[in-house]
Amino acid sequence: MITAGSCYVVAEIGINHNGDLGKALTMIRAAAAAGCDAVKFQKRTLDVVYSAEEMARPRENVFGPTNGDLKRGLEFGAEAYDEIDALCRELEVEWFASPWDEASVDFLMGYDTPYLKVASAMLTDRDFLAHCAATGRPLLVSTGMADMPLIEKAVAALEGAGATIACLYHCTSTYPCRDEDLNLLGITTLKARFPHLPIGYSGHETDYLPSLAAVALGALSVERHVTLSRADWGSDQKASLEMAEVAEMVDGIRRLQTCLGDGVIRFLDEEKPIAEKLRRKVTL
Ligand SMILES: C=C(OP(=O)(O)O)C(=O)O
Repeated sequence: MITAGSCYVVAEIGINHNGDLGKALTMIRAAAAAGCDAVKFQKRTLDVVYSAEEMARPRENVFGPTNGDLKRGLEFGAEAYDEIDALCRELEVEWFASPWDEASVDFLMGYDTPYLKVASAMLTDRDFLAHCAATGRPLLVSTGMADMPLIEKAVAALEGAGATIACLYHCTSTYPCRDEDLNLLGITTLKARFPHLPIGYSGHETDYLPSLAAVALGALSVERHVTLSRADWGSDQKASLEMAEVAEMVDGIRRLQTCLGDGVIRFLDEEKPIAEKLRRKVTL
């Protein structure tokens, strides 16, 4: 769960499993071993999300000659999600997904997951936002490809429809994202503008330093694309962290949170002998 105490780290497997359930299960195990709190997938109803023309477009790929072959090859159905659900329960790692259409929302509601994720791409679809809100499931909402007025409208639409926003993620939707486009101080801006909402960070850069900085700025959740190898084929692989890096990032986040403390200025018991040794006069 997303709380002030500990950063909720989400390993976004997304479509980096390349349609291979065995690979997805290996990725879940690796993400759990790395200390992630949750793994995440993406769910699409292909004939709703893509037009017939987009599906028929020639695009040579491992599954066949068209874009549709690729999209079908990457999509998991109920049998695969049943296995994902079972493994996550066994490993005690949470899982959820971003639905990209209403039917996928309904599909995901068949599983007892803690959240639905609203991807940046879905932020402008009022009916979709209302459909997510109507589920009653807490929502994690990303804000890539949006300026503040759009984010304000989306938050108002969601809250007006009764949604619980469990986290609002600062995000830049470029893959991989350049340092100069990250604008991490946007986290500070979102915290000030939406003081009632937990603010997080969904990143697409090639390393994890910006994710640590996001936590230092107060991000209560970090979502990062993960992969078994950045050299794998697929559009998101290059904007992903490999599993050893995920483990380093999680260790870094945990340590950083310990270092950040609670902000209360104290005179520690451990400092007292030092004060006795170093302070010449106590006349205040
Ligand atoms: C694309 C997604 O997320 P984001 O907008 O945070 O990158 C997603 O969750 O599917």
